[in-house]
Amino acid sequence: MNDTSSSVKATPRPFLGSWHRILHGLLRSTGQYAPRLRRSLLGLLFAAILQGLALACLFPLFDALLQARDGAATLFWLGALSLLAAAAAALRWYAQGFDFDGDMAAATHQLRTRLGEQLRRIPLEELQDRRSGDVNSALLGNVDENFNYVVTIADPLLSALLTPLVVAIAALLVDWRIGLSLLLISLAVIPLYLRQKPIYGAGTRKVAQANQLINAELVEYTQGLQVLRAAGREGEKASRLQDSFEHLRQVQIEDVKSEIRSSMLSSSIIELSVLLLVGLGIFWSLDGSLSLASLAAVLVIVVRFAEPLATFMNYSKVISIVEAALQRIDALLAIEPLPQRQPAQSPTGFEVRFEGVSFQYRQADRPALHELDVELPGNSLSALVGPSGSGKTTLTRLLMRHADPQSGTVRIGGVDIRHIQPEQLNRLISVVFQDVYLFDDSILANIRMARPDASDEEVEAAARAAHCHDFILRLADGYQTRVGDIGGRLSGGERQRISIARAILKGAPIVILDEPSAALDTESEVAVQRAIEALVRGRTVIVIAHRLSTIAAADRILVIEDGRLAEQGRHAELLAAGGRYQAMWQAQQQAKSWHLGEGH
Ligand SMILES: Nc1ncnc2c1ncn2[C@@H]1O[C@H](COP(=O)(O)OP(=O)(O)OP(=O)(O)O)[C@@H](O)[C@H]1O
Repeated sequence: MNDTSSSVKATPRPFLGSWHRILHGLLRSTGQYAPRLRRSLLGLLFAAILQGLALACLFPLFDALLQARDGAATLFWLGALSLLAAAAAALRWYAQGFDFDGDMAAATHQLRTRLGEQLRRIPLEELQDRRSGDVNSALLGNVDENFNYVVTIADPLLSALLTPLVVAIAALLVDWRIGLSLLLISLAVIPLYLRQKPIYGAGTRKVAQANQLINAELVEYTQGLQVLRAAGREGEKASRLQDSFEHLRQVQIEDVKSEIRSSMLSSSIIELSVLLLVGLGIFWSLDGSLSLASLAAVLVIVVRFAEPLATFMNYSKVISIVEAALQRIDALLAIEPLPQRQPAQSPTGFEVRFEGVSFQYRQADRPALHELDVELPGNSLSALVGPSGSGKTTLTRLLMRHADPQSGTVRIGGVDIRHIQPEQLNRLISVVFQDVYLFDDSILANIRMARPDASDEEVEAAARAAHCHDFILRLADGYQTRVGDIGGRLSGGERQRISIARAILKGAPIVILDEPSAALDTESEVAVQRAIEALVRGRTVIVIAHRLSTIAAADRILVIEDGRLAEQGRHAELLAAGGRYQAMWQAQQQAKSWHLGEGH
């Protein structure tokens, strides 16, 4: 299931089947708290039944009071009614304990933790296929939606469904006509609910789509604002954004209209049936076939009936939200991690080999890598170069095992990486990304995240090696400076060096370095270059190189083109060969000289 939003479709399903699935989904996702939730829901179920029995006591109570004028019987039925009502209230208190006692919060926390673990286990390619919004809402929003609403909505739902049913059955004993009418009214909610559910589902889906569109437009607009302003063209994009706002407004109006129409219709049908029953009751009472006492009981009961039945309809919207949330969570939990081959093996050497590796992304129409054979010797720097889209990033992703190739083998130190345990593979490889993400924490913590047990001294040593120490000391609070306070003021080169410090601290024997494609200023460039030299010593380093000047010193240069290895060798050898590399080199030198020329 790639498009999780499609799973939100509220296709009409049998009434009990759909509820049964929601209940199972909930119990599954509450894990060890499931028994408590089950007891809470059972408590609510019995509370609704007891409430119905309490109401049914009105028939004999009114009979004893108005018809027989029997004080002892009146007292007896009053006592019975009170006891039943009190027991129902006590059960409700018990059920709400799921919220009050912190079980709900604990269950939410536990599920979130499970989802977090799952995020770490599932192949990263799966995550990239999913929009991050879906993952976020499964992880944050939906978890709360599940549990916050469960006990809160189960109470009125069960009361609306069961209480009338119990009263109706009891009424059958008093007067079959009244009993049957009550039974029909209480069962009428089921077809009304089934009719309304898809309407709510469709509306919710349309609003969600319109919101998603706005989010995407907003991101694009704010990111491009600088360029647009410079070109004096911010108005054009703004009008597109305005159009999306307008679209959302229309969709929301339609959604509300169709919902209100549908829920008004349902509640009107219920209210009218209740009025009809009152009319019939009065009629039967006038012709002498129904006692006044029973009529009085019916009048009190239907007042208690009508409202919960009508509001039941409004809860069908919440039910579809909970159902969609459960489906998203289930879909995320159902993703299998990549299979671990047995026996587990640990490499001793750190050279990397791709043997006949072919790989195609699931959504692509052609392979990203074709039977690639590549060897990256240990303790050396290999540079991957090639046009955009040639497969350089894909190659490094396969090495990190974000996905498995369809054919061929990736080996580290001769060991097929499918035999290496995920935690160990993670320890073997450091990645220095082009866009360095810094967390809103101190600089110290940002470097230490590579190895949480590292001492302050070790962090500082790594920072020194990565040529970060001096600029960190110039910050107001040195290593304790919070990134959030200075985020925008760190240059690209400084961020890159922090990322290199992380990699040095982690000490993994293999390093993947995605070189920044944007040019740094000369001073920064030199500092980053020195930091890289410190990182490279004694490791297997793979650089995705965008600017050839930085890789002239590489031990091996691999020219990747269209998912194949086009050329390989040292800089001088490749230049002499006069092939693709030489052409790329010349093009870049030319661009550089134009650039310099502009400066004059
Ligand atoms: N998640 C994905 N789903 C489908 N196709 C993808 C995905 N990621 C990359 N591709 C495709 O795979 C091919 C190789 O992409 P890759 O990112 O490995 O190239 P690259 O050489 O690293 O490019 P660049 O230098 O621009 O980063 C491209 O055709 C790209 O469009």
